[in-house]
Amino acid sequence: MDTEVAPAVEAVAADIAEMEIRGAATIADAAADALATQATASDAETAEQFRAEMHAAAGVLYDTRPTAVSLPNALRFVFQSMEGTTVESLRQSAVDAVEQFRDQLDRAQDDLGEIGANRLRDGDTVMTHCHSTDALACIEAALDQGKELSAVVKETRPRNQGHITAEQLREWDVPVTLIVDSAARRYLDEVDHVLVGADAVAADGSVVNKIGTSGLAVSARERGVPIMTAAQTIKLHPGTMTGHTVEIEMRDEAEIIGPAERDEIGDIAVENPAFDVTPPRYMDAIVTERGQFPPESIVTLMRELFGETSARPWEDPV
Ligand SMILES: O=P(O)(O)OC[C@H]1O[C@H](OP(=O)(O)O)[C@H](O)[C@@H]1O
Repeated sequence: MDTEVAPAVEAVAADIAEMEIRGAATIADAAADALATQATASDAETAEQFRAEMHAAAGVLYDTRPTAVSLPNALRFVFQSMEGTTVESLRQSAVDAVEQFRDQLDRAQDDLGEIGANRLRDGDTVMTHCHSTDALACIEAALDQGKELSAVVKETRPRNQGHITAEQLREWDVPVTLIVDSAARRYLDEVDHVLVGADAVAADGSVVNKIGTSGLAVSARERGVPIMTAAQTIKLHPGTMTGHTVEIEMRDEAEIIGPAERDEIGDIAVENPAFDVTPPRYMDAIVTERGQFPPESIVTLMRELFGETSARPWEDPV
């Protein structure tokens, strides 16, 4: 059977893999949109062929990056809503599902922002790690509430995504101090909150986020500074309810060390994990669009939202 994936879908997948498109929520949005593109572009003649093409497209998108669970959750949402026995009905239901998913994504981030903002007080200084649109939504909502904030922004090696956060905060007129990652503990005495995002949240309340988050959380706890994770419910990892673990993406060593430097140093091993796991006892709160949760109780929300699910929805029998 011809399982043609639209070139535009392949292009989105390549952009996700190369991190031209990055950030868990943005990846979910782009993946859902790519499924709509596939549905629209398909010239399948039978319902079976249409489904096969959609599944192939989902597989290409899924294989890009392993950690951000928002990606398979986005694919799952579309497949669970796709219904019909003709190509046209399947196509229409897929396109409608994508539109609904993207609307929900925007709304969830706004609602989450309002809730996270309530934890921030006028005059607070917030320390950030990496670039998270969910975390920034909390700051934006606090600013909209009329609170004045300042920020200490960790550069977040190796890709320096803290620079994106710094730029956004400057656009919002938030005074920013940029620091190297290893300076974080020194500056914790000057901050009122640590605010991070998440790529996945496990059933036990562990937070999987950009490498360096767990060390930051331990230091924050030691300094008595509250730390919260801003994570829409699409970051909740259903597979962890049935014992699966979250795969940590290992990225190219070239992000850390160039070929010339490497030659000079000689024969060494270089490892570049993109994410780490913060145990629930080091996190004060997980803020979702459904409210704020102590990490240990997030599983109740996961059961309510996911019930019985499989890890790879497009491989379900259709
Ligand atoms: O969904 P939002 O909150 O935007 O981002 C969530 C997380 O996604 C990013 O991963 P990467 O930069 O794609 O490796 C960061 O780890 C960030 O905290």
